[in-house]
Amino acid sequence: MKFYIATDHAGIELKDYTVELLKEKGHEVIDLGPFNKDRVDYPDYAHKLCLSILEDSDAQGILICGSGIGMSMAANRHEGIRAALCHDAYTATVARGHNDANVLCFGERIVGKGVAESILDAWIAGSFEGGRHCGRVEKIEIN
Ligand SMILES: O=C(CO)[C@H](O)[C@H](O)[C@H](O)COP(=O)(O)O
Repeated sequence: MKFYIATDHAGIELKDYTVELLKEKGHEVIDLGPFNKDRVDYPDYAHKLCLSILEDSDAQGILICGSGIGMSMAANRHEGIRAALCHDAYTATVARGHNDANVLCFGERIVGKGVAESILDAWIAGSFEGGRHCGRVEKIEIN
């Protein structure tokens, strides 16, 4: 799979870990930064990543911040982006299977490396189930 990934200062260690983990698992990863721990504003990176996903719709996005909340709020302002804040493998599985999520959000101050890996594995293994979920996902967009 192809992933774009970005963070703010609060998620940079888990971002760097995630980049290496995904590459080890054979995935393509485009790291949109930041590349040091200077304090930055999460919406700037959320918007940057979402524009990349909307232009490269076969790719998936990963956004990390302290809690994952700010990133998911900012990402979900984009029409066509379905960002899911995930805390475990179950939320990642339903985000993909039921919600056809295209951006995964999680928080470095919430999940450790082991849980992050289980979230990523569930996300990668998951796929949209369609069926009864199709109309619901279409109704998410209000424009
Ligand atoms: O948006 C957030 C909270 O919902 C993110 O977790 C940010 O990373 C967090 O607010 C950053 O906090 P800091 O005290 O400025 O490091």
